[in-house]
Amino acid sequence: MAPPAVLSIAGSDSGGGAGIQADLKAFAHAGVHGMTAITALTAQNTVGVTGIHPVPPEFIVEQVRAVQADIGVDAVKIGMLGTAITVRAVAEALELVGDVPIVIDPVMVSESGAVLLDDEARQAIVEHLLPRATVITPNLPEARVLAGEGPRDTAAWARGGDPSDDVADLARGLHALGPAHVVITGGHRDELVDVFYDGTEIHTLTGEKHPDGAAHGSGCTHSSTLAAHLALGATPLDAARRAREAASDAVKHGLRGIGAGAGPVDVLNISVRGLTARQLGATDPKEHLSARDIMRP
Ligand SMILES: Nc1ncnc2c1ncn2[C@@H]1O[C@H](COP(=O)(O)OP(=O)(O)O)[C@@H](O)[C@H]1O
Ligand SMILES: Cc1ncc(COP(=O)(O)O)c(N)n1
Repeated sequence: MAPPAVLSIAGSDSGGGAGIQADLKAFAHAGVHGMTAITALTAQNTVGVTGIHPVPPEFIVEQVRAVQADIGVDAVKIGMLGTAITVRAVAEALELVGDVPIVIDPVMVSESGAVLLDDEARQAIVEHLLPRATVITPNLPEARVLAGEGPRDTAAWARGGDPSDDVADLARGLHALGPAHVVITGGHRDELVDVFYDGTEIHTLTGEKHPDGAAHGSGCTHSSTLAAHLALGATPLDAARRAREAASDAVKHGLRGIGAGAGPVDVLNISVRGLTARQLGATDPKEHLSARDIMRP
């Protein structure tokens, strides 16, 4: 039997760490067929974004139409959008896919600090996309911006007091904007806690924090894994648990030797398999599953 087919509507990261490149790896890891409708090309590496080239809106719709017409779409993940024009094109494209789960990761700023969403686009997401979402997956700063609170000094905030009530209130506030479920991811907090809200109950999804891991692409990996598990039939809460586990594991095994900045996550555990190949005595680099010497400090 064919696996479910899941569509990522997101930006391309030329460095291979985040965006659709991370999404396709996460889909493969979860056991679904991944498809893409690219919203923007970014010229990007681990230290920065040097250019953004938006895809014309009608071509975003065209990509969705093509995959829907032949393959069909069992779930959608939405990532980097960039501009309000793109947001409106994506809202139009969603009309084509019918009533399938939609996961929205409201990407705003890259791990390297580049702004990936303008103010008008943020408003358009709230207006056109949040009400249609099955699950939204903002990180904490993104959640604050969507809720209209404005970004805070999250580092200072994380140091002070018990944040859990605060984040739970934030999740309730975002739920009022229309999504069926809210997950506020916890990568930016001292404690690793993703907060899940279904409109009735708050669930805290805890795990071990890997401060020495590599986290470029963690949010993309999380939201794609979540969409994949919804397509596989999991409940939103179970899908959020699986997503947290996969993203955390991908951070833990993140490729710190790739690039000078925040290294890409490794959801496929290429580094571990490369290490195993080395331990088994492979000497020819081509025998390694890792393309680079992953043991490089
Ligand atoms: N250092 C870390 N250790 C373990 N898990 C992490 C770490 N950083 C992020 N995660 C997990 O990765 C997922 C994405 O989180 P986050 O980093 O908040 O998103 P984003 O990449 O959008 O900022 C979440 O499930 C989060 O718990
Ligand atoms: C195309 C694209 N999409 C999303 C992100 C966010 O990912 P991260 O916050 O890990 O840099 C990114 N940097 N680039």
